[in-house]
Amino acid sequence: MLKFHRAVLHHILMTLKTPFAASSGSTFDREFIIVELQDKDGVIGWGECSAFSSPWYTEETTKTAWHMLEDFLIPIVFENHIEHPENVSSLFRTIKRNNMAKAAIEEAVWDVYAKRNNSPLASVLGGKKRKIEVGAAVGIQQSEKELLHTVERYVNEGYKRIKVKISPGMEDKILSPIRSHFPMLPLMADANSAYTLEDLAQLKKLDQYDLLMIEQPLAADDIFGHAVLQKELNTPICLDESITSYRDAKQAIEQKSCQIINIKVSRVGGLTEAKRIHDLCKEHQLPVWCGGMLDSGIGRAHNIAISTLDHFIIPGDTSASSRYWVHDLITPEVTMVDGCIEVPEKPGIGYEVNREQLKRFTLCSKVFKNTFNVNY
Ligand SMILES: O=C(O)CCC(=O)c1ccccc1C(=O)O
Ligand SMILES: [Mg+2]
Repeated sequence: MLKFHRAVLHHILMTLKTPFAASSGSTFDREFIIVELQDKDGVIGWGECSAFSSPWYTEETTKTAWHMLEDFLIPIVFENHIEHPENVSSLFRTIKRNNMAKAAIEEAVWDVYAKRNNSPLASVLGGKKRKIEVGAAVGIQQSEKELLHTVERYVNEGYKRIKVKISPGMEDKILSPIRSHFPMLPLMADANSAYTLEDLAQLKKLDQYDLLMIEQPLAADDIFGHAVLQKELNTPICLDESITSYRDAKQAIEQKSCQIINIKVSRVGGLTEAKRIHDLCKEHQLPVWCGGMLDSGIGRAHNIAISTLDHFIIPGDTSASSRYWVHDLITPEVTMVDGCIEVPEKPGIGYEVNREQLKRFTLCSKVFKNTFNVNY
């Protein structure tokens, strides 16, 4: 039985090494929330809320997530005795959506649970891999020279596949030089919902680039449109923004809207739902990979843990800490060798949170004490 005495929300601002641009938004100053949760015996778990400063990727923002955590989710976690972290999402049933806020605190519960069992988070989730294969994501660059230089650097560092952001009208400018310089490179493109079915001719032209997949070409709520599009394309469609739950995944599979799913713990509301989607895709032999959210080391640690499940068969976006940050929030930082990240063996997320770094990047934090049942 898990009983929580104290929670702290840390409002963090970290600056990326270089700005990251997608079709619908650009990030340089990365604002997010870290959730610290402490149980009655002093065991501390960590979670990360991936919502951005503005709602360009999903409808959530740092502010909406803070409101959800402070006014709804922390009280629910305090009020209830939690048997197992798998039960947290059902406690949140009365709160609609707000998946990134939910995921942040659910991750922290899983971390506490794993630490109490003296086991790595990967093991308690059922993951067996000792290392995970990873790729790197490249944002929209200022020039062709910068684009090729960036791709080359990641290829030389050993990343197993490269994903590039594309936007309407820029496809050939981005993909053509990469393909001619790296004919054999495992390459994919992410559109972040920038197209509609009216762009069909343009989208069909992407088939020439021999991409592993095209990620989220159409609107997030257009699972039907993706089914129409997939019939027209040879390139497999991978859904990201469209999949916010097990049910979305089931619909997308049944409607043949995609051939691959990008699972993000934050987008689907936590590790439990991520695992359910993984299991469903495994059953349907639909490959999955773990997406990223320009995460700090805490989010990254959760991504590594979930990626150890056996059906994460495509390298994900969980790159090394140094891909994004001069200094990460965790010790040791996440490193990549030969395109792989070793899964930590320590209990819980397997990395220490560096309190000094955390403090350095904290804009403000708020402590919540459990007053629901002070006697336990
Ligand atoms: O490297 C990463 O962390 C992920 C890069 C990425 O593509 C991304 C980053 C921020 C928000 C959404 C996305 C996405 O996968 O669509
Ligand atoms: Mg994406």
